[in-house]
Amino acid sequence: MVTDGPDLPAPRHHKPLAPLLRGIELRDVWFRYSDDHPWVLRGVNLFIPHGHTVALVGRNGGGKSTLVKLLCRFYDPTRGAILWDGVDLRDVAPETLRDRIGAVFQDFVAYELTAADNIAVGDLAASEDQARVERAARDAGVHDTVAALPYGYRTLLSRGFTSEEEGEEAEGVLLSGGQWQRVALARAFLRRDRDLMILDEPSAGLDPEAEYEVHSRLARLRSGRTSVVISHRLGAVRDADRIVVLAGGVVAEEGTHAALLAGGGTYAQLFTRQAAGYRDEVHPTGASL
Ligand SMILES: Nc1ncnc2c1ncn2[C@@H]1O[C@H](COP(=O)(O)OP(=O)(O)OP(=O)(O)O)[C@@H](O)[C@H]1O
Repeated sequence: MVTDGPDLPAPRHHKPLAPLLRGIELRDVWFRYSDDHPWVLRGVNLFIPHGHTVALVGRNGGGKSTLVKLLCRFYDPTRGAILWDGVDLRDVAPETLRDRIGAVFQDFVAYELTAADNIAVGDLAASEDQARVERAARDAGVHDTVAALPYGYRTLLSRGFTSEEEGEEAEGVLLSGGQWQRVALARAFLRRDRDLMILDEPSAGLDPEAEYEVHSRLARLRSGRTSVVISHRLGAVRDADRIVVLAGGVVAEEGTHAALLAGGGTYAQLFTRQAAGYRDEVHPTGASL
C-alpha cells in the first residue's frame, strides 16, 4: 500500500503474516500522539471479522482516522494491542503488514508522477501492467478523464500546490480535488485482492452524483471482503455489516443500522438529523455531519 505517515522502527524479529482468516482484534487500545497530547483512544475494544465491512462513524476528532492509522502501523498503540488472527501487529514489519492492506486515506498523497504511476505507486508489478492500471481507473470512474489528458496515462500529474512557494513553474496537468480522489480510489481498486481494505472518507470532494456512484462501486468492491470504512455520510455506510460509533475515545455503540436506529442513541440522533437535512430543501448547512 501507499505509505504516508511516520514510519516505526521495524522490530528485530519479524513474524511473517499469513492471510487473514478470522479477523482483527483491537484489545483495550489506548493511544495519544505523544506524552504532551491528550488521549485520542481510551480503551477501544473492537473486532473486525474476516469478510465483513465495519463502518466507523462519529463526530469530528473522535479518533476514526487515528484508529485506521494504527491498523496500518503508522503508529502503535500506547497501551493495549492490535491482533491479526492473534498475531500482535508489533511483531510484524510495517511493510509486510501493508502488503496485505489496500487503503485510501483522507490525506492521500498526490505524487508528481504520471497518471499511471500515481495509480500503481508502490506496486512494481502493476506499474508494468497497463491493462491492470486501466481496469482500476475504469473501476474508480477516472479512466475517461485520464484518457483525455495530452499523453493519456503517461501524462505527468501536478500536485499544483507547491510550485508558487518554491518559485517554480508547475509542470504537468492539474487535476481537480475530486479527480485526485478518484485516482486515490483507483489505487485501492488496483489492490482489491488485499486482505484488508481501508477507506477513509472515500468520496470526499466529490459532487453528490459522483459520491453516490463511488459509494455504489465501493459497496460492490467491499462485498465479502474485510474492510473498514469511515464516512460522515451515514446513508452511504448504512449497509455495513457492523457500524461502530467512536465517541470519547471508546466504542460508544456498535451494531447494524437497524439495531442502532432502534436503540435511539448517538447514531440514531446523527442519522435522523442528517436524513432530515436531506429532506429539507432549504437546509442552510448542506446537511453534512
Ligand atoms: N498527527 C497528529 N498529531 C497530533 N494530534 C493529532 C494528529 N492527528 C490527529 N490528531 C488529533 O487526534 C484527534 C483525533 O483525530 P482523528 O483525525 O483521528 O479524528 P476523526 O474522528 O478521524 O476526525 P474527522 O471526523 O474530523 O476526520 C484530534 O483531536 C486530532 O486533532
